[in-house]
Amino acid sequence: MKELWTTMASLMGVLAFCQTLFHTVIPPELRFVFLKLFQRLFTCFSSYCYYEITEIDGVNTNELYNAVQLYLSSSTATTSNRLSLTRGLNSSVITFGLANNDRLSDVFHGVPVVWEHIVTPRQSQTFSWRPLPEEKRGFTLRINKRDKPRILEDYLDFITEKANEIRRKNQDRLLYTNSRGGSLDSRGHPWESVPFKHPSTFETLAMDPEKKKLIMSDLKDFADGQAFYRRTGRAWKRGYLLYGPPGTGKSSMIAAMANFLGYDIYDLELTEVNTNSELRKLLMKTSSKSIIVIEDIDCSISLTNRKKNNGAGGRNTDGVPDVRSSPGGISPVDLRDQEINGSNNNSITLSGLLNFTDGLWSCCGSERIFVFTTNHIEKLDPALLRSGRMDMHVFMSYCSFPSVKILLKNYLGCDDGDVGKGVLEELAAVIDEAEMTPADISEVLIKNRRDNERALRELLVALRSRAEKNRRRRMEAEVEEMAEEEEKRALDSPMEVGDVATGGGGGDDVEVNYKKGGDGEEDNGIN
Ligand SMILES: Nc1ncnc2c1ncn2[C@@H]1O[C@H](COP(=O)(O)OP(=O)(O)OP(=O)(O)O)[C@@H](O)[C@H]1O
Ligand SMILES: [Mg+2]
Repeated sequence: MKELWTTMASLMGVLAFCQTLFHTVIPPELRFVFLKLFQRLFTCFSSYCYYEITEIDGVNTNELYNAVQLYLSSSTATTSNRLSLTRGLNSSVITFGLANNDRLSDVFHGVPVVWEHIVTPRQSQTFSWRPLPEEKRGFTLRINKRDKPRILEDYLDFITEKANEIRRKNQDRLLYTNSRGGSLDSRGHPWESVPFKHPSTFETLAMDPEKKKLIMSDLKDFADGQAFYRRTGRAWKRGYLLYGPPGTGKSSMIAAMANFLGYDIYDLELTEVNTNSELRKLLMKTSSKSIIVIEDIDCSISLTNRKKNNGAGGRNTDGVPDVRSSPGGISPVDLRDQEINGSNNNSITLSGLLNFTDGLWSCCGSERIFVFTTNHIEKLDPALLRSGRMDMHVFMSYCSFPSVKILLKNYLGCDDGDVGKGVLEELAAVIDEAEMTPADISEVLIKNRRDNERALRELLVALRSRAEKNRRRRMEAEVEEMAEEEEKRALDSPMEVGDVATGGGGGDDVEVNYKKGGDGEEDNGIN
């Protein structure tokens, strides 16, 4: 053993001597040539290929270096014992990276590769317009020569894509608005943005679990569907129409969608947009992987169908002259605008909007979701509702029993087992009839969130009283309906007319009603 140590020590001594000799006796130029030669020989006989990805390529930053760094920080790759930690600007997430001069192995399509992060001090710089970092950093990728043609390109594409995904996830999501009207900022951008930090998720969203699952898988399929959309020749976009009473969670659903997919939100305020071309410019400046939202589409603007406009001479469905009707229509304002500007693109129209959701312009930018919300689906133009226009119509309903359980969990931290069986049964019995929105129920629960028992008691009281009110209202409506029916029957039956006519004052009523029916059939619906 002792001999072995002595041999090793003398071997090290020889090596150290050779190294000193190499550095002192041989001039640097010759040393460089020797090293290059040695490297050539080594690569000739080695069964591996080596690729260097340096941080700075000439004077430019090498994007691939950043991508590799991010990729290696992903959880699948962080198996190394030594890692560096970083947090980027505008990011609340800490990422792991390969420490200096450390190695890491990865497998792609069953092929093992090795990454090495090499950091060496940079030689002192002469004058440079752009000072370089003091250290020279780079990754070296080692792949077996026989695997290189099979995976290299795909592997690098994969890394770039993965890095973009990580970058997006790490960065704060943004909420854009066009509230400034058509004016541009200093960079010529029509959108203003703020960090988007809405906490709503599909987990906290109170709605039927089956419906929720369906929406989530639809969104997932959409986000993973690049190949599908390319294969089928469809623009990579999807439209959702969320409708239902106020406070049922339409806006919360949009936030949950954005958080689920990691997309930015563009909140398009249509009342701030004056013309179709302005709308086009705004939509062209949206990025991919985003949700474009138009809230309360029924009241944000008077959008009418092209055909109706053409036929009605610039009048909307109510027959009122439409200030912002289609160029096809001939409203006075349109005509004046056309005269002044010599163009027929001076108003925002339904067709202008639809051109972006499913017309030629829909393919400008990809991976985008359009979401329209409304409280009154019956007020929407049929053109917006026809099949294929909005891919999914989602009805956001009053709180159901499964939904109320989600709210109990959100606000009181109660699972099924924490609430008495009797209370649950009472909730189930009264919830549908009460027709309370998740917003109403949330309010009751928030108010009493310090005392679960009281919160449940108050909730039951509120639900019962609402159910009772609705029951009474329904009965009154039924009685009213029956009275109307009776009246109608009396008007329709000649026998009864005769009877009433001979009976005095009632005959006048009938006559008047008949007259009414004849004169204004469309008005009162009696015929
Ligand atoms: N389905 C839901 N799940 C969880 N919370 C909800 C739900 N619906 C409403 N809420 C609560 O009520 C508040 C208002 O809901 P939200 O703004 O999403 O309703 P909305 O349907 O968009 O209403 P509006 O039609 O008036 O715009 C939310 O902040 C949230 O706390
Ligand atoms: Mg809303």
